Amino acid sequence: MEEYKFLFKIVLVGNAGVGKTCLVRRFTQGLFPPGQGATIGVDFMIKTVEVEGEKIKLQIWDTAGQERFRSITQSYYRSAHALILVYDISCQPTFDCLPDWLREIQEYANSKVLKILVGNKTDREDREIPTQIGEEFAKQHDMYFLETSAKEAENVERLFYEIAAELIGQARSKNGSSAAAAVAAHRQSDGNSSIGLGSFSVKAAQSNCCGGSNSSSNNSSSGDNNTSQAG
Ligand SMILES: Nc1nc2c(ncn2[C@@H]2O[C@H](COP(=O)(O)OP(=O)(O)OP(=O)(O)O)[C@@H](O)[C@H]2O)c(=O)[nH]1
Repeated sequence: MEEYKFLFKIVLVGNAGVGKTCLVRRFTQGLFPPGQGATIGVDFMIKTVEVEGEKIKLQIWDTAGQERFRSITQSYYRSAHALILVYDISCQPTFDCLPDWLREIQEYANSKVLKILVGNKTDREDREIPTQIGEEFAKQHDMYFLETSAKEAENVERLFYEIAAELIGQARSKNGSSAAAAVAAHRQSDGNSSIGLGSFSVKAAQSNCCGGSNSSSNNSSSGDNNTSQAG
């Protein structure tokens, strides 16, 4: 049986086509998958990483961006330790929808959830949202901020390792241990990680950037899984 010190649940949300699935696949499998269709319902992957000498299991939930899956995806927010809100830096409407996503998060997630704003697709040359605008939005809404490229593997490891380090810090300070751990440096090494895959849903049809209304029926499981911090 695999041993680990902490189990953290991380949920990705954001408009259809911003690259949530690609970010998760890049991190868990080290690849940029070709021809991804839209996520139906919710998908999850597990990756065990080592941070500060501790084995950490990350349970990463990739939610469908399409509106019609919203009632399913909302039910996954509640037990999240961290929520990654993703937009596409080359697609203004995905940024304009952020306030709507924040309202959802406020309504359905734990008020103490760690929130990270991610501007994905930095490899694209047709940028519409300057870095500074993303940064300011994140600051205003008490979120961490990072720009990534799932395609070029830019900042993807960093994103998840920083989240893990921050959550370890929170867990330790909650348990009365050193709060200093909260600011522990992230590690970008992927040396001892292992990958597991569990899928409650599939990718189907084609997804497009701003919104998209494609793909077929939902075959996802229902909401609330009971993850907790061990350790
Ligand atoms: N150029 C570029 N394209 C990307 C990047 N990440 C994802 N894409 C492309 O964006 C499209 C959508 O990616 P997905 O990962 O399926 O998007 P999603 O947010 O999971 O979409 P839904 O499942 O519908 O919510 C695909 O064509 C990807 O190849 C990136 O970093 N750079």
